[in-house]
Amino acid sequence: MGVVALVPAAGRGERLGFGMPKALVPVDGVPLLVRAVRGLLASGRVGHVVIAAPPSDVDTMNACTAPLAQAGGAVHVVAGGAERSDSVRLALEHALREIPDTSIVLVHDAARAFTPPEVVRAVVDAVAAGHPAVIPVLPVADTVKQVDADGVVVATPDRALLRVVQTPQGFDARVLLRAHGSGLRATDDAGLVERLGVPVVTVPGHQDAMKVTTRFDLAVAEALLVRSGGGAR
Ligand SMILES: Nc1ccn([C@@H]2O[C@H](COP(=O)(O)OP(=O)(O)OP(=O)(O)O)[C@@H](O)[C@H]2O)c(=O)n1
Ligand SMILES: C[C@](O)(CO)[C@H](O)COP(=O)(O)O
Repeated sequence: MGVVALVPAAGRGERLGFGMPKALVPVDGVPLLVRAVRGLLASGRVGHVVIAAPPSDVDTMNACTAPLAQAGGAVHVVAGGAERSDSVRLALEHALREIPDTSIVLVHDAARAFTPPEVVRAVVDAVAAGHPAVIPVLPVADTVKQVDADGVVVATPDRALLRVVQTPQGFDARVLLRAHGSGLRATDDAGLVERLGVPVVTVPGHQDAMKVTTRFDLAVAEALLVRSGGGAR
């Protein structure tokens, strides 16, 4: 089965605030994007990777990820779009046009650079087993409140039924194409698939698959590296 990973990396990294795309921010000298792609390839399940880069950084992202290509696979870089979902759609269109036999598609944030390969494998294997949409999740540790527009609490959802959602999210390629053709908006790809009425199943995520969004997250990422003795991707 042809497994292609799409890596949206076209964000500006405003909340990190280094004045450069977050995907190019180094942790111990290695850009987040390179670490994310290494993790995908280390799973042994991913043949091709399609990166959506900021249009002005296509060449830079190509240069730093091309050496990661391995026998039988390749790393492609395309220009991303204004929103994450635009970047995913553009990468998906490239994959379906240029990579023969694309049947399973993963969507994985460049910002989740320390995702363990076993999470990637669990997602791919669940899609290969016949689930059209699969997401890695974690339980919610805090009590969560729903508030109204004024910040007044309106509900306390049962946290046993809530999950925090990570990437890679895995899909039957035809389902993801249909979801992105719907013209709807969502903060993750599964959110689009849900609205087609397609069941989305969950597999266990991992704390190391955290999204680097803020300086605090970057400090956590650095600590993960120290903990692994530099062994983490
Ligand atoms: N137009 C966009 C916006 C985001 N992303 C990617 O989607 C992932 C998740 O987005 P986020 O963490 O919000 O990244 P940024 O948009 O860079 O962050 P910020 O909102 O702080 O600018 C990141 O890998 C980011 O590069 C993308 O490919 N295209
Ligand atoms: C896809 C995602 O990482 C799942 O948690 C998240 O929804 C991305 O959100 P962002 O606002 O683009 O960072």
